[in-house]
Amino acid sequence: MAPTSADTDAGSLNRPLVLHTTSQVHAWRRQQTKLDRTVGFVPTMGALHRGHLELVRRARAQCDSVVVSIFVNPSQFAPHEDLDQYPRDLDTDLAKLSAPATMAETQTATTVTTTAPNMSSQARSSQPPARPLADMVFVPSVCEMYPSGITLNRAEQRGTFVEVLGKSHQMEGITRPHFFRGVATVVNKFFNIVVPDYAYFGQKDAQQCVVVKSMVRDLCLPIKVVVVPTVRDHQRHHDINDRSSDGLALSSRNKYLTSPDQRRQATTLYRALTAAAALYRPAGDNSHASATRTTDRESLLTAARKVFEDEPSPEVQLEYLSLAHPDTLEELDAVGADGAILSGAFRVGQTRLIDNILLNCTL
Ligand SMILES: Nc1ncnc2c1ncn2[C@@H]1O[C@H](COP(=O)(O)OP(=O)(O)OP(=O)(O)O)[C@@H](O)[C@H]1O
Ligand SMILES: CC(C)(CO)[C@@H](O)C(=O)[O-]
Ligand code: BAL
Repeated sequence: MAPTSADTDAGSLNRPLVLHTTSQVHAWRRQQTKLDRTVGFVPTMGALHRGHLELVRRARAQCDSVVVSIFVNPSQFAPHEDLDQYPRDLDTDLAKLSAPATMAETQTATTVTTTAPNMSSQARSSQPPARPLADMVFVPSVCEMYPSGITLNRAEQRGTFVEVLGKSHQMEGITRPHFFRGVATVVNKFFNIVVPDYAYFGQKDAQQCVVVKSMVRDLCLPIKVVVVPTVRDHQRHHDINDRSSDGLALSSRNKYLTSPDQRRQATTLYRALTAAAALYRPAGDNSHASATRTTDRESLLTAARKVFEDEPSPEVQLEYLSLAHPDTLEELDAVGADGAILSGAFRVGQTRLIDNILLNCTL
């Protein structure tokens, strides 16, 4: 569907509309329904990086209208965690979301792409300007999202919360027992406010994807959850032309890494997971069921742990390694027919980072 005057009424063609209240978003959403537009939604906590933008691009390519939320959600932080320090930079985030979507990213521009090379300059100048990556950015206040108020002390919390039992207590839930209740609650609120057709989440937060998918199924929400592969950082070394990746998953918390040493140590978990995954997927072996494949938990996790043991540093602390079923999240003795999530968390100095590799499964 080509952009219409309704877009211009709502804001500007090359800048996203920024809304702050639930009632504004509901009104915007009614307009999308009238225009028969599909809505794609990307929830974020801001400090946007290429990982976030990849989710937005996927939404742009798949949906008529794209919404991004920017909200640092208090209820997913414990009192001792980094809510106050969490990076916040709304102006830069809005600039990134104002970047023009390429033709390929704008599903509505397919016909323009195919005819563009032969167009006269007059015809080209009459083309509508490129649309921004996001059409609407929702930036609510804490009061808007938590009308009953919110304190980080769980015993004192009041109001309505959503819990996905059975999938929130293991893996990340061991260190962050409050976390998935906060995530499920705020994501459910966002789903009620934005009413998206599609919602986009990053594989980096694998357990979060499983929890959100379970919530959508259990609460009968008519939303398709799309999981986007993890985007990794470019290698940091002397050749600035080398854009290859050293594996570090992009994460807003990478901003906390304070020295080149810490940045290098931050790749340890990915290298550990890769070492284990290499035993499961022997090099050059493309067969589905390989006799040389290592599937047992002990061997896989020992290989991963060895990478940490070979590079001891007081700065680096492994928190956990997990080999879990991709749906139940139960710890596995071996990778079975359903595959597994191989994941972990560790600290580099004060910075806590997570990562995962999927073994023969999708989320
Ligand atoms: N490297 C990445 N690749 C793909 N998706 C990502 C990546 N990093 C984050 N996301 C996804 O972006 C969405 C918003 O995440 P969030 O705003 O918490 O960013 P983050 O970088 O994960 O931050 P944090 O450092 O707090 O974990 C989530 O669905 C998350 O999984
Ligand atoms: C999904 C989310 C935006 C909820 O606050 C957050 O957990 C995140 O950014 O991954
Ligand atoms: N991406 C997950 C958000 C958090 O750790 O709080």
